[in-house]
This record gives sequence, structure tokens and C-alpha cells, in this order.
Amino acid sequence: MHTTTEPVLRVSGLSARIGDLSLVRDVGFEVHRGRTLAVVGESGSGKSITAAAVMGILPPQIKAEGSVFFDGTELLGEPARRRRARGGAEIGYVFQEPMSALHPLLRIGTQMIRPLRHHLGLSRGEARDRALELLEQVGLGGERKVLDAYVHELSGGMRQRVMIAMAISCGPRLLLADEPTTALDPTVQQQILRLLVRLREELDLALVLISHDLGLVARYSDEVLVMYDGRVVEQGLTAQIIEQPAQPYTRALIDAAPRLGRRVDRLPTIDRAVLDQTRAMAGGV
Ligand SMILES: Nc1ncnc2c1ncn2[C@@H]1O[C@H](COP(=O)(O)OP(=O)(O)OP(=O)(O)O)[C@@H](O)[C@H]1O
Repeated sequence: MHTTTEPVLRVSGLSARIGDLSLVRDVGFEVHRGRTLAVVGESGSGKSITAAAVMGILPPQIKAEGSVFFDGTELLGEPARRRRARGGAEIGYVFQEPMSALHPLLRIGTQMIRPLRHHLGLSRGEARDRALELLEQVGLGGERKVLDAYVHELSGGMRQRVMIAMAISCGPRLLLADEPTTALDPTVQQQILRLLVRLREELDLALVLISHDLGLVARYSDEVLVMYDGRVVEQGLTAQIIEQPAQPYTRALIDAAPRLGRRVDRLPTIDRAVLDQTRAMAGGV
């Protein structure tokens, strides 16, 4: 935010709609190399639609407008083939649910090696060596066993580490992690977030952490973008926002955030009046 270099990603005036129904309206933010942006908001607030628009993986019935400027190139309107290739290599994506993102019937090694051969043109042997290096980088140190395993044989934390290894495998400049720890227990959640931040530093990436849990991601991010009902309601430096949120909605998210180490089994409830006020302020009905 306060750097002089060009951001890796600059999203501006992004809107997404399905027919007449607006899902995301006028979203804008920037992310720089070596920085982490947390995108937070309740379920349905438009976080995943925003991420999908950046990745170019919106379902065809959802139309996006505005600008997604990545590393000097406008991505919105780019041919689908080009965007898909970019999505696999230049922008790494960590899905919420590794179980559904990884193929159940293919060994992990097969799934890791394919994109390395396709995007980087490595031979089978080179790709296998690179896959082992990547597993090492995500804390599955030299585990040849992981390469030969199927996804159901791995723990939740290991699956997410494999997803992260795949997301960084082709040297992306931007990593988008959409609720990367939702299905994990609190200790593993912290380990995965620490791993993402370590990789951001080591690889000099820009990192976007998407989460409904402001309390969880606040300590791992430099900046926060708060979404509600498809719109941005507040954004700025994390420390400032936690200290002095401008919007009652953000205050409610902070107050409702679980304290570290305490597990919550359901999303916090936010006062109806605060939601109505936030919707009115954001220009909704
Ligand atoms: N494929 C789709 N078709 C139609 N509407 C959709 C589709 N995907 C999401 N939506 C709608 O778009 C809005 C924003 O959804 P989105 O998934 O971006 O929210 P989110 O903040 O990521 O929530 P969650 O944390 O539950 O994923 C919601 O109203 C949702 O119902």
C-alpha cells in the first residue's frame, strides 16, 4: 500500500453479475510483492467470486466487468485459454477443499508432475526431482511416500501442504489462498498460515489470504479488505483497522473473532442493526 513499486495485482471497479443479480460490486484493491492482503467477510460476501474473477475461473453464466491488472497486463477480457494457462502458472491458487481439488484416483506425484512438465517443459525425471524439492519446501521433507500416495491417505494438513506445493510449483508471483485452513484443527491452521507467510517471504510473492475469520488471519496480514454483501466496506493497514475500525461491521467482526486457541464451531452472529447500517452505507437496498 505504501510502497513505490508497482503492485503485482491491481483490481479496480470489479463487478460480477449473473443476469440482473449483482454478486460483487465495485471491488478494488492492490497487492504488492512481499505483502499479504487478507480479504475477510462473512459467508456470501463475495470473497470467492472476487478470487475467481482474478483467476479467470468464474462460471460462464457469471459476467465480470472492471479491471484485473496483473503484472502489467489486463486480465479481464483475455482469451480463456491464455487465462487458464496463467492461472496455473503465474498465479497460484490454494483451494478451500483439497479433497475436491485433488484427483482421488491419481497418485499425488502424477498430479504434481503434470503441470511441471506442461508449464516448465521438464522431463519426467526432472519433474519428479522438482516435486520432491517442492514437498521439502512445504514441510513434507523429501517424503517419497507422499508422491506415491493417494489423497485419501494423507491427513488434512498434509493435503493442504500438497495443494500449496502445487500452487507454487511453476513460480507464481501471486498466491491466492481461499479459506486455506477452514477444514483444519486450530494448531494445523496456524502451521499452514505460517507456511504461507514463510513462502511469501522466501519466494517474494504477493499473498492474498481469503477468510471469514478476521481473528485468524489478522496476525498474518499487512492489509485487510473487509467485504459485505458483495462490496468493500473497509480497507487499510491491518494494525490500524484492528486498533480503530472505521465501520461498526468491522468492529463486530473483530469482537466476534475467536481468541487464539479457542475453537468456534459456528460463525459469529452479527447484530441485525449493524448489518442494515452496513448495507445502507455500502449503497445496497
Ligand atoms: N456459481 C454461482 N452462481 C450463482 N451465484 C453464486 C455462485 N457462486 C456464488 N454465488 C453467489 O454470489 C455471492 C457471493 O458468493 P461468494 O462465494 O463469493 O461468497 P464468499 O464470501 O466467498 O462466501 P463463502 O465463504 O461461503 O465461500 C453469494 O450471494 C453467492 O450465493
